[in-house]
Amino acid sequence: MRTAAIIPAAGRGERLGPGIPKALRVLGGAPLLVHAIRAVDQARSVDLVVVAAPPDDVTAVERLLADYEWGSDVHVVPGGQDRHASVARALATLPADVDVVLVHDAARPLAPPELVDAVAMTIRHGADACVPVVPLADTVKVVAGDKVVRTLDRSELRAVQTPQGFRRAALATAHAWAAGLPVDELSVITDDAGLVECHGVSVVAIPGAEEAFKVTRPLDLLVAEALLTRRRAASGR
Ligand SMILES: Nc1ccn([C@@H]2O[C@H](COP(=O)(O)OP(=O)(O)OP(=O)(O)O)[C@@H](O)[C@H]2O)c(=O)n1
Ligand SMILES: C[C@](O)(CO)[C@H](O)COP(=O)(O)O
Repeated sequence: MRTAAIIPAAGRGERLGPGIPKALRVLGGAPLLVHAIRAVDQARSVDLVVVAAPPDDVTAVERLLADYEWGSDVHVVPGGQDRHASVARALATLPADVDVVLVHDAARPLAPPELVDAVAMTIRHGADACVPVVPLADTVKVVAGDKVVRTLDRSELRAVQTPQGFRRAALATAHAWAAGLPVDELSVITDDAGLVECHGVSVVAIPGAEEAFKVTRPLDLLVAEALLTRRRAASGR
């Protein structure tokens, strides 16, 4: 079995604030994208990486990535209008012998390679889809305007991270279906596992990792800097 990792990296990062695309924002001397590729490249299970870059920055990203040494082949393709379109474009370029596909946000730079391998192994052992999950720290309520409608049972809820893993056929079928959905229906499905769930595919949840959090807002970048500094000090690099 060959495993490919798709890195959707074509978002603007509106919630992080104005500036260059989020995947190119620097964390500890290297762009978020480079950290995210390292996470999958250092995993034993990954053979090939495909990055969906902002369409205007494909050549710049190719040049940037050429400055680093990678254990796997790393290719860059132009991303799409939304995350699903970016993943679909990368998926369409995978060689025929790839049968396991991981999708990992460029916005999750500190995901441990061990987590990447755990997701990949779950698929290799027979699951059609797998997501890493972590418990919620906050109470979650349904709110309409300024009114609380109800409080959800937190014990049943989990926050879902990436990498998410899939048998290639399951992911490809779900993306082909998604390409025909109206934008408003598609926009409420916010991850790849959500797409395959709509197709009745069973998704296995495995324990996630706190360091795999998503850099979304400015505070997340500060937390990521602190974690990276601690990680480097611990490894003596
Ligand atoms: N058209 C898009 C939009 C998002 N992404 C990627 O999907 C991942 C998760 O998305 P998110 O964290 O929401 O990134 P942005 O869409 O860039 O953030 P924002 O919603 O704040 O603009 C990111 O790695 C992002 O680059 C993508 O590849 N193509
Ligand atoms: C895929 C994801 O990271 C899983 O938690 C998340 O759904 C991405 O959401 P975003 O709004 O595109 O950041």
